[in-house]
Amino acid sequence: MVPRLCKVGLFFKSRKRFKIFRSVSVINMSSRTGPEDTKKPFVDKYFECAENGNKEELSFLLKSTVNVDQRNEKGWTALMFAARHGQTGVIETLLEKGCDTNIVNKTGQTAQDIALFWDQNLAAKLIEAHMKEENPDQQLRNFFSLNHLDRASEKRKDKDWLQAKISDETSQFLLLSELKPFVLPIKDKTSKWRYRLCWLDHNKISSHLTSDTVILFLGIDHSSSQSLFAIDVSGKEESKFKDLQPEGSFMVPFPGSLQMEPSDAGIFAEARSMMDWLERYKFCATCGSSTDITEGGHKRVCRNQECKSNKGIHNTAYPRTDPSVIMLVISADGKRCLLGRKKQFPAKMWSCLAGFMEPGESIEDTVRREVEEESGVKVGRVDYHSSQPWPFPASLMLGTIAYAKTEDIKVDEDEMEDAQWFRRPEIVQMLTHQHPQGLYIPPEQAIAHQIIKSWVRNTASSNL
Ligand SMILES: NC(=O)C1=CN([C@@H]2O[C@H](COP(=O)(O)OP(=O)(O)OC[C@H]3O[C@@H](n4cnc5c(N)ncnc54)[C@H](O)[C@@H]3O)[C@@H](O)[C@H]2O)C=CC1
Ligand SMILES: [Mg+2]
Ligand SMILES: [Mg+2]
Ligand SMILES: [Mg+2]
Ligand SMILES: [Zn+2]
Repeated sequence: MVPRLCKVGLFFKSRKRFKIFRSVSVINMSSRTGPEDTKKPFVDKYFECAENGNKEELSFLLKSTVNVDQRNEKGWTALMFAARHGQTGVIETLLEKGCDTNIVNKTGQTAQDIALFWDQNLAAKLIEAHMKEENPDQQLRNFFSLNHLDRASEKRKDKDWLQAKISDETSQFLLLSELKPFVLPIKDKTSKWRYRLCWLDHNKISSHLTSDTVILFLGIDHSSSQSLFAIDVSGKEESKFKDLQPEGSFMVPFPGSLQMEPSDAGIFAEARSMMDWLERYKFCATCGSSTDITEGGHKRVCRNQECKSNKGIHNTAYPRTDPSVIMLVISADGKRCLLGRKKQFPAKMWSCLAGFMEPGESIEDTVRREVEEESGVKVGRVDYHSSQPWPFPASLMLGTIAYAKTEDIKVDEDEMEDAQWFRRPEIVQMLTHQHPQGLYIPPEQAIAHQIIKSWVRNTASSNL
């Protein structure tokens, strides 16, 4: 969507920003000495290079001091400055360096919005082409859903194939101990992610395999043609696995997995939810007998031949996913949105309302029921936004935007600490960590963040 902002207004804002920014940086250099302040002249220079098209100096700054997605106090990134001024060479460099094209500034615009608004069509096309290359379907893919593996479900029933792949020297294994994945630190300081999954080949793990080790087939990585498995090593001394990979460690999944390289986080989501199901659903839900794991870990079969679960299709034999809705409720005047605080939330964090679906309920009705239960607000229309697997233990978040018909709030005190309407400018402060009281919303890895950001972005032109 192209924001319909007043161009002159934005232009003056932008010029003013530069004047203020530069004069502040001079004061900073002489009067303060914190690490951020010593970096500031370089950051200023970085933005200046983006604006002026100075690719060489910008590349040098990126190598030595500056983070590619560095923002200024108005939330602008170098990509935004380059987009504003149509600096296509700089845009190419920044895209090559892996800059994030989805960042919004404090008025809710992405770099592409800015390029379109200023008629920098070549710049807009470049950014769009890059976004299409990264995401050909042009669909928001939330964190934990970027699992690139082919799950190859047709192979799961082929016991010989699975057995051959388990002992194949090219196959790779992920260890999970008490649902904690074995990970390696990411050493590249310019990466915004801290961990990646540690894959081990059959030779390394074979001595840890016993007849009752749970082995889960995750899928095939088509780029390497490798088959990937997860194995449960719970109950074994975790420090022993250091011998296999001295830099490896078992990571506490929450919040650690939010810092995992996104594609690995998607594989982890599959592995964790599945392993949790395999561990917790050992007995048949229909007759209570023991079950056997089949189909590479994707099914449990009751040992009791007479059991109803062995006749026809029974969902008790398959892994669970609990659909939940999560919604940003917009006020009838379109100017505010409703956020809540669950009792367990960290101080000052506010988020979308959310709740589990009940059997026989539509997504829309679940949204209406949960919003009314938790806040007393009545909702009319509900639009789908995007979804997110949430592997704690196995939720599927169905993200929506919901339109309120009433305003009065009555908080469900059993579940919620508070629920309040927030105006857009305050939401922008919370989104960009600039709120005067330090209020904030969940990080970008949570679908709640993405839904809130969409609303801020889609209302960038409406002067709310
Ligand atoms: N990814 C994200 O941005 C966010 C994800 N969430 C997740 O959404 C899910 C649902 O949100 P809540 O507000 O907790 O739901 P909720 O509003 O339905 O309340 C939770 C209560 O519902 C009951 N319940 C009903 N079905 C359940 C099931 N299948 N599993 C567990 N409890 C069930 C339990 O009594 C539980 O205490 C949770 O898994 C939560 O972790 C919540 C907020 C943000
Ligand atoms: Mg809830
Ligand atoms: Mg609820
Ligand atoms: Mg509920
Ligand atoms: Zn049974």
